[in-house]
Amino acid sequence: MFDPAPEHPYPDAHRPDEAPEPHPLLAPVLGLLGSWHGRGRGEYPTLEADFAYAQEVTFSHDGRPFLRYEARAWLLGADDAPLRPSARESGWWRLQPDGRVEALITQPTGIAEIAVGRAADGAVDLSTHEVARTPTAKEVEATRRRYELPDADTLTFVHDLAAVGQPLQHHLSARLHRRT
Ligand code: HEM
Repeated sequence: MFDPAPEHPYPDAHRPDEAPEPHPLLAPVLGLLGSWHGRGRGEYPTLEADFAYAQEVTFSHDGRPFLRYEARAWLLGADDAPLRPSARESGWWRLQPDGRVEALITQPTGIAEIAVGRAADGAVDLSTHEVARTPTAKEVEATRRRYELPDADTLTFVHDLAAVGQPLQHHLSARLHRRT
């Protein structure tokens, strides 16, 4: 009999040694595969104070030459107690020959970013190619992101932002540790 809800036959892999085999174009980003967890700090000149946050980031693939990317953050108060949910985003990082990366990233704040850059030497640099905003979204003009793997179990992240009339400058820095 026809099964109305079959298992998806092509599950995502979260490790390089897990099936399906990674596409060869993923070679420069294999170190990112998996789930990461850690904390960071943020600031912006329009904000009264800087802030502390925690974040989870996951990268996976299905055998094709792109990564699935997902990140969610929450603000931390005194004693690291969770204050409230903060930024979330998800998207696709399309790997091209020579380590070039084209990323599509959307946020529930009404922002859709297309970023381009490259993956090389244990780091990925992405800069805005285009930003699309819903009618009520904040005025985000550009971002610059750097993801770095100082060792196999540590991922650092720096995010610069040009928004609400401010020039491109530091918004976030985080240090994450491998969960899986
Ligand atoms: C870990 C990820 C992030 C965290 C924890 C974070 C946190 C914050 C916080 C706490 C604020 C102050 C307003 C509020 O309390 O909500 C803020 C403002 C803002 N963030 Fe972020 N953010 C993150 C990622 C991003 C990203 C990816 C973008 C854009 C692409 C962005 C753009 C902005 C903008 C435009 C503002 C408003 C500034 C203003 O109106 O003065 N943030 N962020």
